[in-house]
Amino acid sequence: MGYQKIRVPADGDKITVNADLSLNVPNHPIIPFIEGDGIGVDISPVMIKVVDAAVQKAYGTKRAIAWMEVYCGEKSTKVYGPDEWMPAETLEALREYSVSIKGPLTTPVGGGIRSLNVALRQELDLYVCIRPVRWFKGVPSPVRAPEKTDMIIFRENSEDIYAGIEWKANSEGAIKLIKFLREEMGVTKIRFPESCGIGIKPVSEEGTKRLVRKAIQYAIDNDKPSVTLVHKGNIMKFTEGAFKDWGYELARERFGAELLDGGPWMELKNPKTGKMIVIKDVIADAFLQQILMRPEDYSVIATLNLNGDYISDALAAEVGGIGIAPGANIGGSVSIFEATHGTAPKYAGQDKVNPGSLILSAEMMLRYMGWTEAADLVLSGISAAIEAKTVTYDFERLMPDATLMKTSQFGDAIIGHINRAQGGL
Ligand SMILES: NC(=O)C1=CN([C@@H]2O[C@H](COP(=O)(O)OP(=O)(O)OC[C@H]3O[C@@H](n4cnc5c(N)ncnc54)[C@H](OP(=O)(O)O)[C@@H]3O)[C@@H](O)[C@H]2O)C=CC1
Ligand SMILES: O=C(O)CCC(=O)C(=O)O
Ligand SMILES: [Mg+2]
Repeated sequence: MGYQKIRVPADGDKITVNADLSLNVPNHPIIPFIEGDGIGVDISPVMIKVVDAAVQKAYGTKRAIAWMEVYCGEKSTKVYGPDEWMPAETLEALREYSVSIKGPLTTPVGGGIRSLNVALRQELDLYVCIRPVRWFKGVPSPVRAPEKTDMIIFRENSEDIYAGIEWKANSEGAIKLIKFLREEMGVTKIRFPESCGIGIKPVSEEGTKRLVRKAIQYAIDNDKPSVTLVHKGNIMKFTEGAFKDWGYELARERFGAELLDGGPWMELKNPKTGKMIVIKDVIADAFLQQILMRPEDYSVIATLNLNGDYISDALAAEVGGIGIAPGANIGGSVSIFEATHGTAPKYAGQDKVNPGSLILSAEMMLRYMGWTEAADLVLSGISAAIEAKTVTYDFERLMPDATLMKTSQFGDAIIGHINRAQGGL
């Protein structure tokens, strides 16, 4: 289709998606990117430069990404007009080109627009948020043995209190809903009904099962020992508790899991390796202390949207912080890769922050596209830059004898290691 503001690169082709959701990736795929608000301006260009260098090193002139800027957030309001935060053609392009990457987008607290990040996930039904958490050698960490943390979070991305269904205190909607709850549903537990904002927490069987299925399949494909369902089901029985029950049910129905020692934990035989995979659950508050005390007990994590948000930042801190925490939002045929962190506004435009999270999100994207050689180069390049102690402020302030790098210098250091790597064409 013809776009109003988006310039489609003439030298690129579209990634297409087969019925089984596998990708056909041309040698010059068009990849849409959203620069992002705040530090987006610092990290997105560096990410692109590093990815281009890795692709060039891996494949010479045979392959290259044709980057296509699409707009969302503050930049969109400059390009399209004051109220255009998420233009229809941006959504259309993200759908049409299937695989994309984005910088962070600002969400004001309290009032103002609702989260564009959440809206993108909901509009495109990107129902799994995958956030791997592992330690890179040399990264400073607040825990004694950061190498023991090796988890991958599967966060439900479309439901929960995070769907943003809520009414402000004293609004017509809040008054009406509270009246309905008290008078027609017999609710007596709203402590201050006259001054109460109110939110709704939808959690469904379908939403839970499609998420848990992805988590268990990941454990099978990647030879992982366990999948843990993290919930607060003792308190929120029909939402978080149901998430746990539906998770176990899915494990039994879809993967043939059986009760372990009488349950509730289950186990299933990995059809690819013959090893047993334990399906277990833990209550969210206990989980947050156990990831500090016994991180080695956990591998694949399947959890609800809000828990997943908290757990992502907490786990990222254990391995060095959200400067190095990548992620992917995946749905049926559309995926958007993005960092775990936000726009860090106090650092915007200073060429200061760590671009590692977005670069590692791009590494996940390259792997998802089947460009494993380029992905491996990104990974080895960033590892080598960290091991050489050439790092941005967030690591430098915790690492003795490190050399402080700007965002762009850190990117160039990674590229230097990529270019010096063995292999490629
Ligand atoms: N997916 C998305 O687009 C997300 C968007 N947001 C949005 O971002 C905005 C700001 O949110 P906020 O709560 O401040 O969280 P942020 O993640 O933006 O920043 C919090 C702190 O994390 C550290 N940090 C973040 N990014 C980096 C980086 N690349 N390198 C090094 N350190 C980093 C900084 O720590 P220090 O101060 O110690 O240096 C920073 O002050 C909000 O509008 C929020 O809604 C938030 C999360 C995700
Ligand atoms: O959308 C936002 O502004 C915050 C989202 C967030 O924190 C996350 O997805 O981890
Ligand atoms: Mg978050």
